[in-house]
Amino acid sequence: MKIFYDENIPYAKEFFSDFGELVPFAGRELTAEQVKEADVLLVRSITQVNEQLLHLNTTLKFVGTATIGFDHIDQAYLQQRGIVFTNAPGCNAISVAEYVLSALMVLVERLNVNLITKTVGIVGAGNTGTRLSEKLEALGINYLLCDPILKKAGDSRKFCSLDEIRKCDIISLHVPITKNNKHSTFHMFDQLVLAELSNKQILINACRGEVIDNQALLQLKKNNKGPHLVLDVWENEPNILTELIPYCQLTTAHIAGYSLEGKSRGTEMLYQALSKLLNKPVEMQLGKILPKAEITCKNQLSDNILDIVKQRIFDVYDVRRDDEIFREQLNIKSFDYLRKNYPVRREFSALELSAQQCWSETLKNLGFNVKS
Ligand SMILES: NC(=O)c1ccc[n+]([C@@H]2O[C@H](COP(=O)([O-])OP(=O)(O)OC[C@H]3O[C@@H](n4cnc5c(N)ncnc54)[C@H](O)[C@@H]3O)[C@@H](O)[C@H]2O)c1
Ligand SMILES: O=C(O)[C@H](O)[C@H](O)COP(=O)(O)O
Repeated sequence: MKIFYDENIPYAKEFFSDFGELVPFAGRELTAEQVKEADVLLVRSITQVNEQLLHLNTTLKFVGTATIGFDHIDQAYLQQRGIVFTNAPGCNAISVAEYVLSALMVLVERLNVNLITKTVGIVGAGNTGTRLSEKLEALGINYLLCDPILKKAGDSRKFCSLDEIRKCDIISLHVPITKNNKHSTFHMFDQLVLAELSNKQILINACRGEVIDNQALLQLKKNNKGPHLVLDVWENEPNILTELIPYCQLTTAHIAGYSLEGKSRGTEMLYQALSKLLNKPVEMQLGKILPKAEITCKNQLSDNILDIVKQRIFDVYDVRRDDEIFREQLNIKSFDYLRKNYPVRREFSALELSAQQCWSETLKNLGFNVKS
């Protein structure tokens, strides 16, 4: 069996060697000729999987993307060919939620904001939106959820409209990119919507770049208007609108979901799905492969709970590191290079803390590994 896998899929060898011959490829460079003998194709979000790529192949049985997003997959075509498809729902939801939290902690300091008095509007209450809401709840920060699809499906949580979200102090986007349906998200934040946001609000996009009209955003910022921006994702990646970068408070190369755990969980989920398809026992576990984290805790300088939480969050993940790399290196290295060579980042759960202090419960609820 020939298993073609994107070279950016972590632990592919560990998980898939027993299934057959492994053939790595560069995500944006895979051709129909190369993939014509594949039995299994494992991708990330930068490979377009469609008839154009697969028309020479007659052997493919399984396509897996080690990501939640599947806008790069022509599912109808795969179905028509009888090829089993799976994505990796939730694999990186914690990673994105921790990215957002780290960004909020930076902006609290920089803009002198009292988070406890603010409301966060979460658009999309799926895996990531939910993880984020849980972390905000742990901190006692007010939030609103907008997800008309889940509301209609009978989700018992309280939902609000997008109009209400637009009035929130902080808006965080966690929807898939969709076009031509009732709940399309393409340019959900277009010129008209953006123009109504104030320069006191914060807009965070860590889902798909095309949810915000980037050109409209740039025009607004050039006129000294519009919200504070945290942008992890961009229209037209990897050829992004670099003029927007100086107008962002924090800006990164689509790495919100790139914790080691987040990326590797995607691999593990594909391994589980392929094992099921081939009736093989699930013997490998990510927990046994992941290295022990090396995280140094800085001394906490205050007894204020939010200050302590902020310090522990920065100990594990300070988004300013990625923001600096992006601003300094994007002129020299490509967008894809920065993603491919992303430094190791761990999730809060990788930091073991003792449960002696009164704020331990809060840290535990945020996802830190608190031992009693
Ligand atoms: N930056 C990154 O590294 C990164 C990482 C993970 C996911 N993502 C992106 O973020 C998206 C969300 O991730 P997720 O794991 O939460 O996915 P998910 O599928 O679990 O949740 C998405 C939610 O959005 C809702 N939704 C769809 N259209 C909507 C609309 N018009 N208004 C409000 N809600 C709507 C859906 O009902 C669903 O509940 C993914 O599709 C992916 O594109 C980016
Ligand atoms: O959809 C997802 O899961 C995320 O956007 C993910 O971080 C994409 O990463 P990539 O496949 O581009 O490496």
